[in-house]
Amino acid sequence: MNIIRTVRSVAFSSIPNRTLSTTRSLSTPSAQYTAFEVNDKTGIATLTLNRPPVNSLNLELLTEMRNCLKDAETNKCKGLIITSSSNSVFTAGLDLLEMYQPQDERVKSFWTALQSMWMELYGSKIPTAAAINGHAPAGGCLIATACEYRVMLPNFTIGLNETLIGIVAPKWFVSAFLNVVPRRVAEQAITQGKLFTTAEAHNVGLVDDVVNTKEEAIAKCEQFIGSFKNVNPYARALTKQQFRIKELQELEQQREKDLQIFLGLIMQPSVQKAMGIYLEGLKKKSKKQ
Ligand SMILES: CC/C=C\C/C=C\C/C=C\C=C\CC(=O)SCCNC(=O)CCNC(=O)[C@H](O)C(C)(C)COP(=O)(O)OP(=O)(O)OC[C@H]1O[C@@H](n2cnc3c(N)ncnc32)[C@H](O)[C@@H]1OP(=O)(O)O
Repeated sequence: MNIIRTVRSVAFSSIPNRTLSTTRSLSTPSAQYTAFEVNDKTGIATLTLNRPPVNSLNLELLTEMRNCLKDAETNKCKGLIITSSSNSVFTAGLDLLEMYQPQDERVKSFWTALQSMWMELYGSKIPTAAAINGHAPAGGCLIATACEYRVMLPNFTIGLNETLIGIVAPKWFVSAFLNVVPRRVAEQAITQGKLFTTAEAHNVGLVDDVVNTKEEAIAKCEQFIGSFKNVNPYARALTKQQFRIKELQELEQQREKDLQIFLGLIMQPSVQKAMGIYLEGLKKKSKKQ
């Protein structure tokens, strides 16, 4: 891949207890919806989702996320932090426009890219952390739970709300959720399509910490990644794999079937109708604001 390396100085003087550092921006020429930077001092990469207004995950954004993750691993970064450029939305989840009245080839590529992105993030060799600085419904929650650590800002929401849109959260969405939330809580929440407030999410273990600012969230993620500094990275990666291999193998072996189930479900007229009504509701709400 053709990676452009630029060196960009970032003054951290406004952040207490932090020495001046630099970040390298590694970005592919086509990067449109993401910013990817590596802190030269810590070796930690930050992937910032930047697809206004709500970072909904379309094919291009998913592809860029995969490229960033690959860059972080190839460059032997100490870890990866995922966050958002928005002040109110981490990501609104999958771009509903990719699934509403979709084109055949595009929707297949879209779902296949989502499967790949999830497997690469969930199975990543390097430590991963989510600085959730906004709402994280559905696919947003999927990204957060694929990471090893989550910190969230107050008064936002997170969860798997698919049933409220008339769709079903696939098994692999649920499996990562089950890593952090007790089974009974998960079953009730996901069948109800419940979105947890930050405080509720913290209470059930869906997020590990709550802080007030994005800077504090990034610092917490850095702290988590830094906690592995005395751990052999190879031993760490293999140990992580032991915890995650089952879900990864399950999806890898069922990829085509999972795609066909997805297509079968979203192409049902009743599902298309429900999605259309949901989208209309979002648009009406957005116009009122
Ligand atoms: C056995 C099973 C096997 C297989 C499974 C089969 C199928 C599974 C299929 C799919 C799984 C999907 C998972 C998903 O991720 S679906 C997406 C779910 N996301 C949501 O429900 C979130 C919807 N959005 C919101 O609630 C809000 O936008 C918000 C809280 C995130 C932010 O609120 P704001 O007030 O800041 O912003 P808005 O005014 O609401 O929105 C601005 C703008 O953006 C549009 N928009 C919002 N979300 C989406 C989205 N997810 N996709 C596309 N577009 C979105 C919204 O309509 C507004 O547009 P306009 O400016 O009016 O044009």
